[in-house]
Amino acid sequence: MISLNIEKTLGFISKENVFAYEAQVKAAQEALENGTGKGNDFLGWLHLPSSITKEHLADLKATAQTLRDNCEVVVVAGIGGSYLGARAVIEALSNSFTWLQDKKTAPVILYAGHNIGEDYLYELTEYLKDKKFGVINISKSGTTTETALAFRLLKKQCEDQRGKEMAKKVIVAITDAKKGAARVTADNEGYKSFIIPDNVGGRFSVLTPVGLLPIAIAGFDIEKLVAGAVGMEKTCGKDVPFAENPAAIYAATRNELYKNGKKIEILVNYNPKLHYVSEWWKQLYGESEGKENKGIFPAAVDFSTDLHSMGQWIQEGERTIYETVISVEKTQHSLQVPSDEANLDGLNFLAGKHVDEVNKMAELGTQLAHVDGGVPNMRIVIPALNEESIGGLLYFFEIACGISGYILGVNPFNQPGVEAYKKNMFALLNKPGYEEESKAIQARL
Ligand SMILES: O=P(O)(O)OC[C@H]1O[C@](O)(CO)[C@@H](O)[C@@H]1O
Repeated sequence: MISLNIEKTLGFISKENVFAYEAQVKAAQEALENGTGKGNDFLGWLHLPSSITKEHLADLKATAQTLRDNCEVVVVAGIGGSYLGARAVIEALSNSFTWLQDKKTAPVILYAGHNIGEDYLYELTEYLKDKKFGVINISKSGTTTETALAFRLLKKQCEDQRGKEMAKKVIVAITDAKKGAARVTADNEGYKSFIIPDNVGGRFSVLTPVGLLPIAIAGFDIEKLVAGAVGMEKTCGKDVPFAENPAAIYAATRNELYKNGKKIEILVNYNPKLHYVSEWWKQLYGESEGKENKGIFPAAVDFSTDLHSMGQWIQEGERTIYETVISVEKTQHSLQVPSDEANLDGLNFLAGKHVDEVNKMAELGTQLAHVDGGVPNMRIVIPALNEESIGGLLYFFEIACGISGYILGVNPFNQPGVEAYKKNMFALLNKPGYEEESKAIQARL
């Protein structure tokens, strides 16, 4: 269960005005349920958690086991929604130093295909030279340049190092059922493959094999993750009254803040393991709402780290921001501050306290300071960093995003703006079929 508290936004906007969104939220929920809104061919995520079968999870777990048995390292090749969900969950649940531990209980998960860094790819392929590695090639379209380029390198290296037969066993494709180069390659090579449903967009795909397979390979319980999302599907259901539905309140509050000049939402965490949850959230809200010259700009910070960099701006910069804090109620481990006889650092007043007590006071103190500085604050509390909480949190953000996008009046399920850079890049690289664009772009240089 998660809880949402908007009390600390109420000096800036009124509860009355937030609750005035009730009818718009209802209309958005109905449009989602009945498939009558914009982008209605991409609503497969809406009841995805409750439609996942035991057989599907068993199939995923069996494939995960094959890779766990045969690989020291698994490279997840994907970009945007085709890698951020898996990375968000894996990093939230993993030991922070797992790759440095000698005794590993699961393959190390590495990522590629999310940049075009020559040095990154060189260093990755160098590292993999003496490793038994596998690859998950994830691309809904099956044609994304970043991913295809990385996969071309990794496929060759895997076959060269491990032989064609073993490569076939440890390369998995997650892509469209019929279209795209990733599908053709998987079928031709005989790779195990999973389908990304047509009606689930990349940024909403974490609970499809896109997220579930890498998460299972990393050793986490995908049944519990899905159960957490199923719970949230109920908590945020269309028939839950507005005042009790956290997704409805979150969507309404952020739209009201936006209307009042708060153009930037900063997602805040106090746990470095949540960094990639924020990255996933940024894509979810950025691609969904940033269009038609409108939309809240989704930003993120990791506190208290970034209090020592961005903290100044947040406290005293332009007052166009609000914060949404993700607070984790309970830590997984316990560590107390030791007492020190000399007390040269003056920290004996903390002796015996848990580190998290200090963190929680940093959180509370920051919230009060930022509210005093003119920054409205929302607070989302999750019980712990475990599969159930994270599964619930991800679904909460998805459903709230669908509602929020409809309130804003945009199609939250397309991303036409992403094509502009691709067109120019292809023209500059003289991709066949782009002759006219190549000529036109060269004339501009
Ligand atoms: O899974 P694909 O088709 O490779 O796309 C990856 C990402 O690229 C985008 O399509 C943007 O180009 C995102 O929406 C998506 O998550």
